[in-house]
Amino acid sequence: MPGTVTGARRALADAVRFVRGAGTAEALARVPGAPAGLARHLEFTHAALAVTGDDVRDVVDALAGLGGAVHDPGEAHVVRGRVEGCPRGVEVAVLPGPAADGHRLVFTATTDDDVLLRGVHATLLDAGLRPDGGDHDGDATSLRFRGPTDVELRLPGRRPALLTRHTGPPDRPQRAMLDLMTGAWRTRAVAAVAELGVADLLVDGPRTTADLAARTGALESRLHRLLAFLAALGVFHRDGDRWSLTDVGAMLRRDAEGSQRDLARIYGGLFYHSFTGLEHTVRAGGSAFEHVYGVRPFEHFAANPADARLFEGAMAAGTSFLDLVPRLLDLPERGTVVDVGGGDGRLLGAVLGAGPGLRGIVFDRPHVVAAGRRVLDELGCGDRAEVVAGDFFHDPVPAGADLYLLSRIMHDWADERCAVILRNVRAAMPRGAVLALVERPIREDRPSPLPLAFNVHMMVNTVEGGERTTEQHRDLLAANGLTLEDVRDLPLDMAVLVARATG
Ligand SMILES: C[S@@+](CC[C@H](N)C(=O)[O-])C[C@H]1O[C@@H](n2cnc3c(N)ncnc32)[C@H](O)[C@@H]1O
Repeated sequence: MPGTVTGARRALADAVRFVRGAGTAEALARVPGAPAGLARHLEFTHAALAVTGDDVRDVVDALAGLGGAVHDPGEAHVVRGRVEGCPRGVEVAVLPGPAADGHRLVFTATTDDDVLLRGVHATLLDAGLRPDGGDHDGDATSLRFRGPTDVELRLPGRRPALLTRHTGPPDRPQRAMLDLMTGAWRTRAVAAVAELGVADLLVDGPRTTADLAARTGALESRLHRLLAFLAALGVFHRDGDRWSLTDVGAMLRRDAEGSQRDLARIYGGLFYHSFTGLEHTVRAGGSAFEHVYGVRPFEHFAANPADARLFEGAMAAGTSFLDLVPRLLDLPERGTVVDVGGGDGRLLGAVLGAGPGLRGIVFDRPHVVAAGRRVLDELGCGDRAEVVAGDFFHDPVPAGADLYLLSRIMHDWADERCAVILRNVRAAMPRGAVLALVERPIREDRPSPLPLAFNVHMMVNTVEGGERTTEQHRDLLAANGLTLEDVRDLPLDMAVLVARATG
């Protein structure tokens, strides 16, 4: 095909070959998760693909060369052809710009029953396919889906309701973009009610705006606007002029289990402003925090005790999941656990609590070990725990333990620095010992914006930190004598990555 991109001829040949060999059942089998029973309502009619080119005649010739009989080169840029010796065909759109790779499978509904068609549509979504546009095509409706195999559903008749359900309302892109652009307003609104302490005032039940305004020293009409916005976002229940907490809003209570009040204040305050340096760090590197405030985060905290306390409170909000880690570790009945960079000892305390025959060591920098000692004593396992002051870049890590933990350490450092830590830990590990990383990996098998958001957060608020994909963790471990054996899920997209010393 002169004028077409390399690979277009191959894509066309692949589509023709597939169409020749596959009936409806085989085509459905190519859509992971789609039940075979869909064949009762669908017929695989053709494969559709797009190629880059200037002239449909090139495609007509190519199709003829592959044994296809063109039956409708009618439109300026679409060629429809039947594949010789089979009832199915191919449809080729010839586009001036870049074309998508591969072809999509087109299924035509064999029913026009609206209820059944809604069911077919819902079943394809349940199978994990994502809506990818659709339109009315003459007296038919076409719904496109993206997935491991791209699919198109052709339905008889014009079906505006199903089309809207599939593509969203007509203003969907503008609405979605507006939502993205005003995200900062939500961050600030949540931070403002956290600063005002509204959630604490609602612990004993609903209150009116006037009451809340009087107790927080706010202006009634303005507080009302703020609460109404947050009620629409699910933070408060509204009953006329009375407000109460939802389960989401309750997380802003000072005394809530895992309270997120300080997190709301720091994300809407100190780290809200550091995010104004995002474009700078993307263009020039370095930490956006340092660009905005003129000092690195930990220097800032050292010089500003109030912010340091806020940061500690915010970090505590993110530690409730640590209590769940022990049940994901195959704890031996007896032995020793070393938590490297173990901070205040909370994770080690949880592990020792779950393993009464175990002893443990927190290894962290000298200024942290006092807090570790105190917390381990408070957790009632101080007699089985030691705290050892040291630097995981320079000092030997306590050797000979059965289990090593590195919780939320890797994401603070660049690969080269992580390699130093891992080699140091590896050198301390006897044969058969296990290393468990606690991180928020970016999972390609389970897309979620949270690890990606934290990856950006780390870029803004640390000097060289960032989240890694599971593969990047695997490679980093492998390069330093450790084999990643398992990834075990924790809430909020955190995970325990279990590795063993290689060799
Ligand atoms: C993000 S905190 C994680 C604390 C704890 N592992 C957890 O998950 O809650 C990072 C920890 O690494 C420790 N750390 C930083 N640099 C260190 C170093 N050079 N040697 C030992 N520990 C270090 C810090 O003191 C801090 O406790």
